[in-house]
Amino acid sequence: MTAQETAQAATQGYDWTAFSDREALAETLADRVAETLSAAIERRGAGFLAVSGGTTPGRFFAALSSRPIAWDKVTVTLVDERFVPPSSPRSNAALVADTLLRNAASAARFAPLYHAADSAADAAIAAEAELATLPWPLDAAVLGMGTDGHTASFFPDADTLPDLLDPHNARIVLPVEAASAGEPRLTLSMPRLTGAGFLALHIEGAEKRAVFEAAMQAAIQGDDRKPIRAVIEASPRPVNVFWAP
Ligand SMILES: O=C(O)[C@H](O)[C@@H](O)[C@H](O)[C@H](O)COP(=O)(O)O
Repeated sequence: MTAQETAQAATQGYDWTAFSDREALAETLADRVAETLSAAIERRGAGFLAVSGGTTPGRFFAALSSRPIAWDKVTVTLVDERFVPPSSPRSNAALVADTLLRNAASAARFAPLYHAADSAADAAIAAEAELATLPWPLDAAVLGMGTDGHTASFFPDADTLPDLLDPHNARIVLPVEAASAGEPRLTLSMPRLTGAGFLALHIEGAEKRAVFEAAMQAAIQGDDRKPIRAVIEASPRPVNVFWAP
């Protein structure tokens, strides 16, 4: 068995799909998310999606924005957010407004994580008040991953990493302070993410593939695991990994 197959056999926590190019990945992931949201709307009258920021999702957002689903019954929120206002070039809310919530998807409701407050901790509490009213569980959540193995805002050097990786954390939104994060962050908690009906990890390039494989093959346990591995191991169903060169 190749190293890759052994890793999957060992964790059984993820399904790996490699695409020939990034456009093919974006179109397939957009189809899967759209189908998942439509099925949720059919089943319970609402669709609930969480997406990540960063530089990877652009093609996926563009493809998803045009999918002809009942977007007026969909709520979109963020997997994580920088503690900055929407006017900031670092804002994930601004990225989503500009690249996902247009075309057909402009009819969706957006629930932000950022709220003006004295601290990320206060903003997390304010965000929870709004998010608590949303139609949990998530029907779909799309994660990214950094080359340090972080996902969402679960940064390896976060002050509160054990809390962030806690699969039973009762919070919905958590503040994150991590030197490597650039600024304080707001993130959905582990159980809110792993509770998603369709949980995907969208990564691109050889370096991120190597980081993912190393994280999944490392013979370590506990909080020394890369955060992406902690998510895979906390998920009650296999995480759908979408990768393109
Ligand atoms: O706020 C963010 O930056 C994201 O939510 C974060 O978790 C992202 O998914 C990774 O950092 C990968 O970022 P890239 O796609 O830019 O590599």
